[in-house]
Amino acid sequence: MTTTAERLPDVLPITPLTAPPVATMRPPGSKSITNRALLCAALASGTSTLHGALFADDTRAMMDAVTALGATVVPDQDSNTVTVTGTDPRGSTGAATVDARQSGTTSRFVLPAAALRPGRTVVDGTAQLRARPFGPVLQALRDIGAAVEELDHPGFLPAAVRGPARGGPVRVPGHLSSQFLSGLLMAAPLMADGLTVELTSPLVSVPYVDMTIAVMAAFGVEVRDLTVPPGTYRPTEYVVEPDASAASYFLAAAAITGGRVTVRGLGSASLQGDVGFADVLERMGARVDRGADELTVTGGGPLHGIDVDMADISDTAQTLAAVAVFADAPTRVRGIGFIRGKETDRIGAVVTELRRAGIDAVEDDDGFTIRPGTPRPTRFATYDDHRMAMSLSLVGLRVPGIEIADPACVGKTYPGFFTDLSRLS
Ligand SMILES: O=C(O)C1=C[C@@H](OP(=O)(O)O)[C@@H](O)[C@H](O)C1
Ligand SMILES: C=C(OP(=O)(O)O)C(=O)O
Repeated sequence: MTTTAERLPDVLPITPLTAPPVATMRPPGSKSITNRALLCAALASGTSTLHGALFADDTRAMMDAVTALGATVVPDQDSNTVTVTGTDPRGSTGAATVDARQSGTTSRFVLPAAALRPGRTVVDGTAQLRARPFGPVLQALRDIGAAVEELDHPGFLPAAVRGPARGGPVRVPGHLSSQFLSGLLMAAPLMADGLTVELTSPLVSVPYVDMTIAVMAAFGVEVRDLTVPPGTYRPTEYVVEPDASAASYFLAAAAITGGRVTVRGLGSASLQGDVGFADVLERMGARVDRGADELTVTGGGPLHGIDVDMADISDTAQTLAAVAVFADAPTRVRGIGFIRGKETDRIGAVVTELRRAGIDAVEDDDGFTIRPGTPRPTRFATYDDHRMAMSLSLVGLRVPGIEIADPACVGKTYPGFFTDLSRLS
């Protein structure tokens, strides 16, 4: 039986490991791939099946969103399978409402797809999502012919869009989030003029755009030089990889406890940039073995502090912050100023919490520096950010007296996280 996040207490004590773990695990399906495949399937004419899909709050949000746009979604959580029968949004004239909940991917991906519809679509989410930036995608949709209403504050949700967005050339900044670009690309084949995107600032989270292009290709649409000609998505049987960001916690656990963890299903051909977190651990001194379909991290020797740019793999920056506590020299993370606009200000939050535990942690504009130390017993606040909860729980594998407040926030992407973590002992 899977323990769901809903059954977690308000505060969860973490039990330190009594021996280095030796474990093999397979994390749940990739959130990012699941949400791309759901959208491409929803825009295809015919029925697609997604195998190994993630069932979590963010992917439920996307399933509900594409349903609101006219697709038929049949989820089967027991088999991690979702069947999606797509529909052509260009014929859809009724009013629709999308609640993207806390999900950046759902909201940023669905807005351009909704702008294909002649009907009006209102997109909204939680207060947390309303605080995140949307200006670039709203402006881009306006520029390619959609009517856009910002219903509260300019540049933020809630927003209403009405199409059809005709496409053509469009300029989008890349420095805040790659999700604006990914969302525009996925809707692009259904635009009358196709789409050519010009980035007006350096792109962060680059591997996620490669992932978008790969998932679109699996559904029969080619992207070249950020140009997408008019075309159609083909329904597909799609196998979703396990989530590499979720894997980072278990690989990190091996590194900081001197154990060995093998993650199955993440091989050298992974579409996810976050498999690169293993390279970061390797630079720190952990041993990494890479197979065609698995990744193993072995700890044991000293972990060294490093200076690393994480702009491509920023969802693992908090994981690294927890690892850095146990290194033999300071760790500096750069290139991630944009993560102040995620579920919370992740730079400020992780620094505040490590300082609460007595660790010398300092933030700067584009990252943070963590000096190794001995954390004291601490109840960590988690800021309704799943990655704060998952990352800080790693400290508790080594240190007694660590508690995680509001552990259920992991339900955003990994409802069974604490059950899987407990399997390390
Ligand atoms: O496209 C995606 O699936 C994602 C892109 C990244 O966001 P940004 O592009 O906003 O950095 C990442 O943090 C997020 O968890 C998932
Ligand atoms: C930033 C994240 O998610 P999103 O932007 O999809 O809400 C995340 O999962 O860490």
